[in-house]
Amino acid sequence: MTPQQQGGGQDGSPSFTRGSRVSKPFARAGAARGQLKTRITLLLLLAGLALLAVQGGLFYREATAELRAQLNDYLTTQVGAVVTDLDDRLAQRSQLLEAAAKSVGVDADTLPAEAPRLAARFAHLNALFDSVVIVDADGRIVGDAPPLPGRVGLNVQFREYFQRSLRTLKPVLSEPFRARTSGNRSLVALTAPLLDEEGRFAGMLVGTIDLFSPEFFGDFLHFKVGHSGYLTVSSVRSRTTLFHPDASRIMQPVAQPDENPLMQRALAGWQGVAESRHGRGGARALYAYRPLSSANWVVGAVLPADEAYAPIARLTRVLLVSGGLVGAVLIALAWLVLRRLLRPLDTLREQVEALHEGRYTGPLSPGGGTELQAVADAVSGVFAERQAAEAALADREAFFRTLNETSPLGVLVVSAGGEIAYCNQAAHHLLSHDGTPPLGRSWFELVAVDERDEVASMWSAAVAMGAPVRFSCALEAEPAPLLTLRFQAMPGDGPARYVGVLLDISAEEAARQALSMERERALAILESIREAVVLTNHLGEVEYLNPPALAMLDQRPFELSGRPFNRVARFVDCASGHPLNIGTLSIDGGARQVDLVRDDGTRFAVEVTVSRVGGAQGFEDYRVVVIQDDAPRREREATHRWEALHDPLTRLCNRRGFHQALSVLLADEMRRGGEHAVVMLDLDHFKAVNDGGGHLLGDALLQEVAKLIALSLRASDVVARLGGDEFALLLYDCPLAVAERLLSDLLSALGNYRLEGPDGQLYRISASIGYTRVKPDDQIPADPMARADVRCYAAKHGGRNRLVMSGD
Ligand SMILES: Nc1nc2c(ncn2[C@@H]2O[C@H](COP(=O)(O)OP(=O)(O)OP(=O)(O)O)[C@@H](O)[C@H]2O)c(=O)[nH]1
Repeated sequence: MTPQQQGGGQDGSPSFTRGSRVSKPFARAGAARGQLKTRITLLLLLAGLALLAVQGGLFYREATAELRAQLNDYLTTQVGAVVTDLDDRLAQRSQLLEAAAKSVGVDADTLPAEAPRLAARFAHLNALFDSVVIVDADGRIVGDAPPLPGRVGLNVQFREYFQRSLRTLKPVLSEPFRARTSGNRSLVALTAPLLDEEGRFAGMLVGTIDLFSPEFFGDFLHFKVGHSGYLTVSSVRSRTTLFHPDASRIMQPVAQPDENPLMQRALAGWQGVAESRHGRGGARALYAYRPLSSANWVVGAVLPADEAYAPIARLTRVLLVSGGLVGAVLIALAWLVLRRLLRPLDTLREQVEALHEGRYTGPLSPGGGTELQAVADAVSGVFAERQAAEAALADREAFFRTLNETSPLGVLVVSAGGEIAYCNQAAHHLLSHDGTPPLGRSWFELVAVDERDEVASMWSAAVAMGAPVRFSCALEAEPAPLLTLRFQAMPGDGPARYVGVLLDISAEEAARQALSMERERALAILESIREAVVLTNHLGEVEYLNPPALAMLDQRPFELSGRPFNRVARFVDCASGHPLNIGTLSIDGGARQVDLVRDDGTRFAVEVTVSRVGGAQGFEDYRVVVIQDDAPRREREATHRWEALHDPLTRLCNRRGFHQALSVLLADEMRRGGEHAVVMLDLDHFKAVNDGGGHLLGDALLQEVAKLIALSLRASDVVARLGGDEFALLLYDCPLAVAERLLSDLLSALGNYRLEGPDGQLYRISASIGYTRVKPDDQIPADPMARADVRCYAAKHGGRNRLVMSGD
């Protein structure tokens, strides 16, 4: 029953029997799924945090820019209000002082005397000035209101405001100074020049302002910039601090450039709002500076950055806290969602694991959507293919195992060191003849001692090159080697393993040795026979020549190894002279008469017999070429042929030769049209020669007559002795008239001839001759010969020593 048949889980997915042991790949798959969930959760968290960071950053940037713009406006407004207020107060006081100075007519000389009166007149200015003093042209205070003991008589000639006012004859605001007569307070002085009627300097009216009076900087002590900010007023000319919440800095030099670079810029003319750090390592603050138009002062407002950006900091804290809370919620949600989403993966892993362990055979159905089902289908297909491949592999393995174990060939697996790791039954049988199992033994121990070094050397060389190795060797056994084996090995599935094939070649080796001895014997025989014998391989290359062959071919042995036979022995056809090679000489077809042409061009009549040996069962064949001197036989044959057609006494043709020549003529259609003469000649009274001079003399006469006849005719004509003293002549292309003349001459020659006998007697000779022409209807040689013979007979009976021509 498959797991699916056993029932499904609560969610309808198949349930499986969990194995007691989880295989490594599936354990890794489970761990990987956990890692995947963690990674996705972290990824989501990081994405959420990144989103929050980007949004928070953008928000922070916008909020900071907006806040900074508002702070700029705020500080600019604050500083502007203070500057405007100071300008108004100074302008109001300067105008009042100048109006008072112009309201009185003075003279430099009378001013000291009139000063008390004038001071009383200017007492209304004390509402705006701390005090009002009248200074004469020499710089000496000559009157004051309200009166202050010890003030009149003081000389302010060297005060800078006195000098500037004297020089410009215009109202001047002094640099702050501490007035000893006024309790060392910080004062500034406004001057208004007193001019006489002619406009000459007669003195000046000076109103002092207590900088920290409630009407002036005293208000600033309560002036707040934000909650913790403050105002400053500095003098550009003297570069001193006129007002600062820290009283110890009043009337002190302004901050140095490294302490407050913006202050230095403001003293140089810059106005605006900027952020800077207060001194090295100091707190950051926003600074706003603006100069007064009525005095050479700069008003500054300082707002610490902590307070200025406090809303941003609060906002950031809120963002971080809310982001953290959102992130935590997101993580929890992502974890739960992923757990649910990845549950089909768990199901798939469990199903694949069950499939792998054989606990499940059905199709994979993990649920979780079409994509995962597609993966499951693909995995199902792979498993099906794997199972089919495993079944096929098992079949092949069983087949090869059976083949291996039943093979007559020994199969070995040998390590690179020569140790036998495996052997099949055949190899086991071959190698365990001494009773010791071969497995685990060194291959070299089994080799015969005298061959062991050579085998080890070949083995080492082959292993070093990773090349196949093949050798034959005898096995070590007592008392003598039992087997001769051929071992052929190739590198196996790794450099340390060789797969070898072992074959018992003892019988083969014995056969080879027997064959070698047989060959030795055959060579000895070949060396001893008279016929020339050449041995060639299947390619026609010379492998062996016996001494008669070397002599016949005029060759030396060392020149012949591997040379093509057709270059060693050149044969030509006897009649045509066409070259023949060993391929065209019939094999096993009997002897063939050919001519042998040596390198020097000389030709020999030889008889060649070519035989094939070997070639059975796929072995290469050899050819044995036997060459015999054929000259004697061929001479005998020629003699027989000549004797059959010729008369041995006169060496003329005999009757058969003449018949043959005449038959050829009669058969030659071309020549039948010509005029040819056939002559029969019979000596007259030849018997008398024999009888008188003896038979030998008769033979001599016959020979002389043959010569006389041959001399009378053309070489192409045929002269035959038909027998006894009877001759026949065939005169080609010879009309009868010509024949008559020739034969007449012959008769004359015969008549003139004298033959001396042994006893000194001279013998004369004559002949009876009949002749005829070859006629178109002559069929056989006897036809014209009969006609000529009749005429010869007629000549004989006509008185001999004459010619008789056939008229037919
Ligand atoms: N020496 C010699 N004599 C031969 C040979 N053959 C035949 N004779 C002789 O030649 C003679 C031929 O004689 P015949 O046939 O009678 O002719 P003949 O003597 O010439 O007489 P006619 O022809 O009638 O003139 C015979 O005595 C033969 O013995 C031969 O080869 N040698």
